[in-house]
Amino acid sequence: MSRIAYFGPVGTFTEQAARTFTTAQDELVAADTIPQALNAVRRGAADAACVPVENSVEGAVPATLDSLAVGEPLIGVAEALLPVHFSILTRDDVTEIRTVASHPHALAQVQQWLAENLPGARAVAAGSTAAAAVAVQAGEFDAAVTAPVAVEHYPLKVLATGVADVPDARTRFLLMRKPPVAVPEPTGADRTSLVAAAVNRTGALAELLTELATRGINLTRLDARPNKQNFGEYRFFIDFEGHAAEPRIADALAALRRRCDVRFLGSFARADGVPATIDPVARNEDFTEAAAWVAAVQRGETA
Ligand SMILES: O=C(O)C(=O)C[C@]1(C(=O)O)C=C[C@@H](O)C=C1
Repeated sequence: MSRIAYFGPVGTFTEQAARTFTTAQDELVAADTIPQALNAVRRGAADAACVPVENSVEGAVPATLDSLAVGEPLIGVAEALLPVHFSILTRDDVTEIRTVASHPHALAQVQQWLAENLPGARAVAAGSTAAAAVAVQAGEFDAAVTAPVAVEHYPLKVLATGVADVPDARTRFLLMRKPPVAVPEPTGADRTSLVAAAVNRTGALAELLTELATRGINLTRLDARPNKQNFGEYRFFIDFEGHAAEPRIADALAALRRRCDVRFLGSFARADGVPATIDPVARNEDFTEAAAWVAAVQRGETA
């Protein structure tokens, strides 16, 4: 049995994502914030944490990036991808909706719908979509923008369902564990994630990206977050196709590591199953053959 911490309370999208990683024996533990879910793993109160990392409309989830970049390192071992459309929940006694609460990422994904359907309502940030439902129940706000599942947990009235400015929106979630972890086996459709603290000088980011480009490695995400110490200095969150167990990816990781501080955030199967793009001149067998040739040269066996 494992204890899986998740960004809660019960009824968030993250809880739905966490369920995709668990079996009936596992225990799900709600945390109020993303750092709290990750810290539960760091201090050994949970075996893993499920957190949102990236939304197809609003981009990266800053709290997740910032909490993974510092503190005791955690490694991603699995990802989940959920379709995101919302329900609008209210109380029976509410006659006029003046305030609508939700997680900022959720509010950003329904701003057009709110402007058209509840033009008089003020949007208010809440800790999460389910925390907004709790606050509506407590009488703090008139309505909440929630995951469809929230109505099963909170005794609220459904005002609207299927709310989404962008149909087909999706959020990606990670399951993070504390090292040492069993790195999942490569599948051919994997993603590797890391944080690079590029040094502050001309061309430093371009050099990091060139290390990936020359090995034919396709990026899937690039985000910058301030390092919070020196104004203007950033950490780069880089996701790319491939797995650390592959020679071409291992070679790229070593090259990045030579250039700056790198924190590995995991190699795991992509939830969408999209196979990695392979450059015809940078296949794994090309790296293996080249390394074998260098070894033979070093032994004086070949020229
Ligand atoms: O508040 C929730 O329900 C969450 O799981 C967080 C979160 C996010 O951080 O993006 C997850 C999915 C949706 O995009 C909206 C909110």
